[in-house]
Amino acid sequence: MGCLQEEIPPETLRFIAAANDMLTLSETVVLFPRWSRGVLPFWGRFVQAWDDLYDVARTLIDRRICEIEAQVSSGEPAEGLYLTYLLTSDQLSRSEVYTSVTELLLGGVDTTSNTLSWTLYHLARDGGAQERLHREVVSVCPDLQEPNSDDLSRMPFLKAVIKETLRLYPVVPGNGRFVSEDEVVVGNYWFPKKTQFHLCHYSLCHDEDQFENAELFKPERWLRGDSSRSKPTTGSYNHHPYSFIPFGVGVRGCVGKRVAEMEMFFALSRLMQKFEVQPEPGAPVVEPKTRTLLIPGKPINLRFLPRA
Ligand code: HEM
Repeated sequence: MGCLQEEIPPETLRFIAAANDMLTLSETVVLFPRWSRGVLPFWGRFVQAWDDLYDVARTLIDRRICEIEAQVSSGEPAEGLYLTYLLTSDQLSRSEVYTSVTELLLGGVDTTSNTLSWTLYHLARDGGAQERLHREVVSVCPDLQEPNSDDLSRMPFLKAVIKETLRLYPVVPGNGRFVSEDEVVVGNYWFPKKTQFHLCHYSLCHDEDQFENAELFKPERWLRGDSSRSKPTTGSYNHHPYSFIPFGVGVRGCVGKRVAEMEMFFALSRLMQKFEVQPEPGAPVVEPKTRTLLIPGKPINLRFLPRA
């Protein structure tokens, strides 16, 4: 979408602004009943934000449709990736493709970017962890060699750093499930049919019973057999499997999980190859806040010093 160009395209900026408006207003609109839609002004802005998101996605897709049509009319097969597949397989209607791509773009904007911001925030303040990560990356990919997925699978500390960031700041801080058909017993509690459950990732991930020194950034807690783990038999590696599910689980789990992981592993390893990251002088402590997603409460400002 051109975010890495010198000048970010206006449509992309419109998408980012609309995502911000929509996520900010979501917290308010869920509190108000349907009848208030014609009366309260923020509903208009909320709907406008969704319209903008949809519109930008539709413009991108329509552009791709023109390219595909040009390919086909010149006798070439329509070649491309996921979007081309969606458009040419006839399994979804055009409006379903628009909606699906709007959701995917939305899912991809704030999730990985906020997680990477927090990762860099901590690495900039923890020289030991940054040095360890840098050593791992350059030992697997020397001479600025671009990492591929095989290389990434040989970087356990890189994965541990991202996991630890998602534990401290699960960007999707909660997950809902509406259990409509069955009564459920959880622990010793009985819940009737039609109960709305809410799982708070944030509280689970910060639970001292599950993660020792839960408030500390300790990527090594995710490494099996690491000597720096303080409690080898009961450390956080042995936490309850459902106390850390930042991408959710099951059929409605995050569809972007693998894409997100690869994108973050790749971006972080490239950054580590090229830069040392430091906090800006006098940088404040940054606490998280919720804006539907969990995001930094203040801007995270960093210095990127080129590595020799
Ligand atoms: C750090 C990155 C990300 C995290 C932590 C994350 C987390 C989540 C979580 C917790 C859910 C709800 C899962 C559930 O209810 O069990 C979800 C759903 C979803 N995510 Fe992600 N996500 C991330 C990145 C992405 C990316 C990059 C995309 C798109 C490429 C994406 C697309 C989606 C979509 C479309 C859903 C809805 C799935 C459905 O309802 O069936 N996510 N994500």
